Amino acid sequence: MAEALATEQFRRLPKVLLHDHLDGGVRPATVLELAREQGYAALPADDVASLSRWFAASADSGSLVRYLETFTHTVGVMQTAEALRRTARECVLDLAADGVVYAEVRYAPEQHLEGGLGLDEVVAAVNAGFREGEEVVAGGDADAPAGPIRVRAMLTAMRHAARSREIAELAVRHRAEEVCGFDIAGAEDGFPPTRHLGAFEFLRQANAHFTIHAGEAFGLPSIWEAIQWCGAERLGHGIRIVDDIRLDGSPVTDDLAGAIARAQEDPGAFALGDLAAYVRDRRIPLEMCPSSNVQTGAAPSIAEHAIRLLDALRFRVTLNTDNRLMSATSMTREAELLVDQAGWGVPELRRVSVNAMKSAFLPFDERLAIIEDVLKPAYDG
Ligand SMILES: O=c1[nH]cnc2c1ncn2[C@H]1C[C@H](O)[C@@H](CO)O1
Ligand SMILES: [Zn+2]
Repeated sequence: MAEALATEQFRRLPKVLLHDHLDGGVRPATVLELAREQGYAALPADDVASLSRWFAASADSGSLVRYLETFTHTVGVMQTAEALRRTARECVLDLAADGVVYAEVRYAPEQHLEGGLGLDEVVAAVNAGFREGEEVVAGGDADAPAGPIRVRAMLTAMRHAARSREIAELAVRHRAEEVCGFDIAGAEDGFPPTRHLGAFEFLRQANAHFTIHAGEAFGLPSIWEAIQWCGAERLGHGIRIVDDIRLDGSPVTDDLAGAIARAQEDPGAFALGDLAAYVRDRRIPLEMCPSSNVQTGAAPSIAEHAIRLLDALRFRVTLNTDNRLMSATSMTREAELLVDQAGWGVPELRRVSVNAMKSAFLPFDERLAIIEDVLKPAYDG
């Protein structure tokens, strides 16, 4: 049974976030201010409350492609070094206030060149913003949220475009700084990960880390390609791995609620296909994003979200926000939703936090230190 925890207690629990988009987490007030400063006239609303509502409602379409259209307006105002630096700094402050102790925040540098910046300048501006945010939090002055927090950047290439090799090289060039890895994102159906094999081969040969958005809007073939052709270390979402799990001879997707209930008592009753077994056996981390999945139609509801089934079957599940602006969410809210609507409690929240820290693209000794010195004392103390 879930313990009754107030929002404030969830907020204080140290949380680890592996999947959060910089351009999906801009403060609505900042979008408005940047638009005014820059003369960006295309915003669909002109006050904070209406703009927040517009993002959440427009992203609620049941389609990933339509969900992605809302990013036009955040990306539209993130075309200068100052705007990138500001949004990165505010991102760190917002995550620290949310109780996040370690985060990997991704964005696509190729989408921020319209104001004349080069790719390296985009990365430098975001890195500077992350550093500033970390320093403000560490400084602990009166306005600073509780901390400390560490934030790393992940560089994303857009899967419909053709710049992935260049972005992979950019990620490697900046890995001594804040950049911890690489990803591909954007519309999944019609744009398989194997279109970007050259980038992944380059990264593997450079001993660099990468994850791939796969198994969100497309099923098992996408996950299979991401892992077995491209060599992804983690899966962005990966929720469709449930298509490869059966209960009493039937696909679990026929009755997710029934499967979730059964998994708590009888995990041995489930049969994993070869791919699902590989993902679980190899402990491949799943970067799961419940609210985002409900919005894009990848999951029917929070109560029937496959995160419950996959966690009960001991896949390496992690809990993430994806896009805090479009989903009007936070790590605290995602945790609270799972407790209120899916029967989760502190043991599950502890497990996803430790799983995430084990799966982070940070050196082993640093991961271990956060698990031992920050996570375990807070959850076990
Ligand atoms: O959930 C998602 N799936 C695929 N692509 C996404 C998702 N959320 C954000 N993106 C895209 C839109 C952003 O502009 C881009 C880089 O952050 O990544
Ligand atoms: Zn995402």
